[in-house]
Amino acid sequence: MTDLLIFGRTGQVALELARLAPDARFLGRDEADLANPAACAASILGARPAAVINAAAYTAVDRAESDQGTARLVNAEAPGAMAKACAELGIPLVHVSTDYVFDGSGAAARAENAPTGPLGVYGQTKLDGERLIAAAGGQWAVMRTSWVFSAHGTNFVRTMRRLGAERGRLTIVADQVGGPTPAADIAAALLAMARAMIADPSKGGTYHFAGAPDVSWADFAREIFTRSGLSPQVVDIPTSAYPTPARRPLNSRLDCSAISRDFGIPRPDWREGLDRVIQELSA
Ligand SMILES: NC(=O)C1=CN([C@@H]2O[C@H](COP(=O)(O)OP(=O)(O)OC[C@H]3O[C@@H](n4cnc5c(N)ncnc54)[C@H](OP(=O)(O)O)[C@@H]3O)[C@@H](O)[C@H]2O)C=CC1
Ligand SMILES: Cc1cn([C@H]2C[C@H](O)[C@@H](COP(=O)(O)OP(=O)(O)O[C@H]3O[C@@H](C)C(=O)[C@@H](O)[C@H]3O)O2)c(=O)[nH]c1=O
Ligand SMILES: [Mg+2]
Repeated sequence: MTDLLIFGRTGQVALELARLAPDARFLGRDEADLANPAACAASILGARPAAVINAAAYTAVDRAESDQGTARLVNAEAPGAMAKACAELGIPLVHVSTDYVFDGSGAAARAENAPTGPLGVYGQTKLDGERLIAAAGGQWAVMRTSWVFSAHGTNFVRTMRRLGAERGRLTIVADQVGGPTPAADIAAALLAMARAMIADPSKGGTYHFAGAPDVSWADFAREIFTRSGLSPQVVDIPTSAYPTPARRPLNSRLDCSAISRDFGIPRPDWREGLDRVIQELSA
């Protein structure tokens, strides 16, 4: 899609957006540093695009715990400034958020209006970003997704393929459950949302979008190994046996029916996306 301005160039979702929308204008960190929210707003006002997608974020969940200031600028203040600039131009902003805005209690899939309760700095700053976007008064959509993977960047699939080739035995948390989501499916959904919102200014809001079926990290690892021809032993462990600086939600299940109803975007089967990613990594 031409006339589309996208923040992010090197990330998992940004790279897939570039494949699907090669004519869009992508701003990397060198052109738009999200630690400088005013510069992000100025890029939008200068470019006057038909829509903006923000695919950049501070995604280092554990590092955010000791780097709160930068995480807040990048995940909250910059998206807020983008939303104000988009509101000024009367154009839609499509933004990406996370399952980590929730506290992960219970076992039910959460709808968009379920109470939030982030457990760490990353989730809190992403939630603050959602709130600043909504408060800007323009046309916006926030897609909350989870457990993103692709053939590029830092993600669980690439980490497991590396560790699975190095070690005979891996201990993986089995009490965190969620939907792994291929970055390519996220990119396609974001573009469809942007198009629909340009065509219909009444469209927007918060939407959940995650791969199906829901699975534990341990079972996701098993599936990665089977499909990669690797056979390390995978040992289920509780989260308590895998201490990390940031707490993570146990229940990341997202109810994705609204995006299907309002945008006609179905939940993707992550196993198909996983096969494509493994194929790309093996090529
Ligand atoms: N990864 C995941 O598992 C999940 C991600 N999300 C959300 O999805 C979206 C996309 O994530 P994903 O593609 O995985 O992210 P990645 O971690 O793959 O990439 C992050 C991107 O943000 C850019 N970025 C980080 N800091 C800045 C900065 N200060 N200025 C400019 N650009 C910056 C990075 O650029 P550079 O290469 O220069 O660092 C990179 O392009 C984010 O909003 C994220 O919160 C939601 C759920 C799960
Ligand atoms: C490497 C490894 C991880 N784990 C656990 C830790 C963690 O609970 C889980 C996944 O590890 P990760 O480091 O990929 O997790 P994490 O970076 O927290 O992934 C999150 O990133 C942010 C950006 C999001 O928005 C979330 O949706 C989610 O994808 O696996 C093990 O149990 N054993 C291992 O050997
Ligand atoms: Mg990580």
